[in-house]
Amino acid sequence: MELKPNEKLDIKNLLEGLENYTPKRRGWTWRKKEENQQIGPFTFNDCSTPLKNSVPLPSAKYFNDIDPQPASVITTEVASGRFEDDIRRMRMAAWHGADHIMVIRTAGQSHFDGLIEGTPQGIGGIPITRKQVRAQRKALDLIEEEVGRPINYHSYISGVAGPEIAVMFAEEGVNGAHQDPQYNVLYRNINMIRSFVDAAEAKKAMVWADIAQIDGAHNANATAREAWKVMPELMVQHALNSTYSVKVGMKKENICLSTVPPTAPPAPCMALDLPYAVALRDVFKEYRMRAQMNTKYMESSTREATVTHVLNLLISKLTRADIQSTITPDEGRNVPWHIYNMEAIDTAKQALVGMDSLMEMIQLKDEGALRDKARELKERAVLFMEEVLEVGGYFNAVEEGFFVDSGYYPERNGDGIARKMDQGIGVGTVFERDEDYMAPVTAHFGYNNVAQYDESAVNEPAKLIGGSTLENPEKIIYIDELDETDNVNVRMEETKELRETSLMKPEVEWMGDGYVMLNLFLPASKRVAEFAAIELGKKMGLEDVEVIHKEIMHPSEGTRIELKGRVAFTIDTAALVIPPEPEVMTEDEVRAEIEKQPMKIVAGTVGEDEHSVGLREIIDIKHGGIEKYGIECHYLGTSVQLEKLVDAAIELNADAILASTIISHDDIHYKNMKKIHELCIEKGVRDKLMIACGGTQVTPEIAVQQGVDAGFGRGTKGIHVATFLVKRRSEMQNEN
Ligand SMILES: Cc1ncc(COP(=O)(O)O)c(/C=N\CC[C@H](N)C(=O)O)c1O
Repeated sequence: MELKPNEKLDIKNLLEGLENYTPKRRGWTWRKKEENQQIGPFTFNDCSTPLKNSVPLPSAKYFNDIDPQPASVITTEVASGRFEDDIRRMRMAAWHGADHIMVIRTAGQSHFDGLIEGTPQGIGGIPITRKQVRAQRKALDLIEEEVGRPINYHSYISGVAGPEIAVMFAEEGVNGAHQDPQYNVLYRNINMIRSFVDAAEAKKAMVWADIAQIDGAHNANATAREAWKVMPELMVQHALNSTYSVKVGMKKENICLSTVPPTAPPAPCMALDLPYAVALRDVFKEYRMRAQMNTKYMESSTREATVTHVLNLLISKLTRADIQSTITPDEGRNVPWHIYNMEAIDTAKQALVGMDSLMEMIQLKDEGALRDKARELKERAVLFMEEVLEVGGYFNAVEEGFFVDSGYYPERNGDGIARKMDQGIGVGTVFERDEDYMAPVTAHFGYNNVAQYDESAVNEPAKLIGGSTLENPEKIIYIDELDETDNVNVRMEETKELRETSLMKPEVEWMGDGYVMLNLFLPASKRVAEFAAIELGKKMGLEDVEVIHKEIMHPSEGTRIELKGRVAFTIDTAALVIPPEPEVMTEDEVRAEIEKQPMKIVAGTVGEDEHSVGLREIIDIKHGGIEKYGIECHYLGTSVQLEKLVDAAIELNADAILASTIISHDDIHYKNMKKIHELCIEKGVRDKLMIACGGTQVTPEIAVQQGVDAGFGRGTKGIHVATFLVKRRSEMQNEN
């Protein structure tokens, strides 16, 4: 199966033969940074290899549609609960520049004490299953071919089933995983001894599969009442998991510290977060940094979240981010939607390429407030670690509630998360291995008396059984489905008509969910606006109408509302009347027509409008304008009065009038078009003159309703206008 950009990914086909799927590769892939890369008209110093297929930023069209790729790996989390629908979002994400797809479940792996099989959706999502991993990794194999860059697939190793999940991930070629025993202990109340013993086992499997690890320190940010107060503790948490991982045998370049700028405006976030970012990178020079955008101080304003995220990206740029994990700006309002995963990825790409070469021009001061603050944070962290040792080590410190205390260490408020060594899920389930303990398995941590059976197998215990599932994937017991009602086949059947016919519904996260979003302003107070908006949605025929964002413009003058609601109907795309894309002639064809029959036009930026750039680009030879085809152009400049433009066309016996207007207040651009059309009629020349009008706010269909012959909007180039002029002229000649 090979993906074609103009064809949807065939999920049904993808699900065929999963029982025989084996991963193409194992291990994590970093981007390749290319110094001095010439991309379009520019040189980039901090970018990586461009993609084969991608969706560039909207403004790329001003720069030959370039789509430079930052050097950091860019992450997006995709886990709506329906993995089959998520595969489409993963493909969109890859085109927008994500090469790290994190599948965080909405239910929480840590609550399950074993592996789940099949493809249940569960209530509120379900932990990852082997079949889902295979389907999504198989899809990503195709998607990475399509975009031309390896994609890392990632999920979480947590809960009492951690080691089993790690082995399954190793078997299935998962490329990255969160693994941090402190997460189990602090946030899932899993017994600390069990958590750390399991973590050694899980990390051993990760080492075998070269899986990159992300730790869980960010959770303290998100959990602490005042996130900036836990900065000293975060360094301690990073140190504990990183050192433990190294001792299990994990290489430091696979150990990614999960670091989140702890604050957000209106706090002075750069003053608080930048010293922390510097301190962390000073202490953990040999490790990787996985920078994640702030998720704690996110409200329902996607704009606000985006600005905070750009400030986070500035910190990544000023310090270091090997992985830049994006957080969708709608996380403050709902489970992420397709469009917001793309927004988050684009925000990271846009900010990072926009800041290319920044550090060639500026540097962080090596004395003063930044360094003093960074040093203070390091000192506090060292003191914290020393006290942990004083009380007898990590387990005792957890018992005493050292962690996630809201005090700024060494201050303590006594509200930390305390756990007891002899309590928690899985307590009492760790046993010392007997003298003759032996397990014939690969990547198994700790005591394993293989020698009692075969000295030569000590470093490969599985040799005793002819290899384990890690060496022999055919030994894996693949289970397709266990639940005959909750599985992907049932779901695909339910949405069959939307997948296999020309019927279509809007969606935000799942095929056929029917949701649309409205963005509106109501001249009323917040409370009145909220209820008025719901009424408005209902009158528009929306179902399950809900206000998802409200923002005061003024306490009484008005409120901004964002609304979501469902449409119950489908659109039949086969029944749509879609006018054909206007065809574009080749440059030679246009040039030949003009040579055969010369053409003269007058042009002007009309009314009170001074914006000349657009029209100049349509005309001037150096921008690929119509002059290059031999068309004689008389440009009258800006703020040209309409009558003057028409009179000039008459005096010069021109073939066409080109008028441009950027300003669209009160629809002045369309009013100008109508006026030009009427003036030509009044002066008796309408049937001799072609009228083409353009501007960034012009919708061609609306322009033509004003009486002119053609309208040109955003993205128009000279060849489009030249094609129109040549074709329209020959039509007019045939009409006369
Ligand atoms: C160390 C660790 N283990 C497991 C899980 C997943 O938690 P359950 O197994 O309970 O679902 C998490 C969760 N947070 C990561 C999401 C964040 N947006 C991130 O990108 O880091 C975690 O941090």
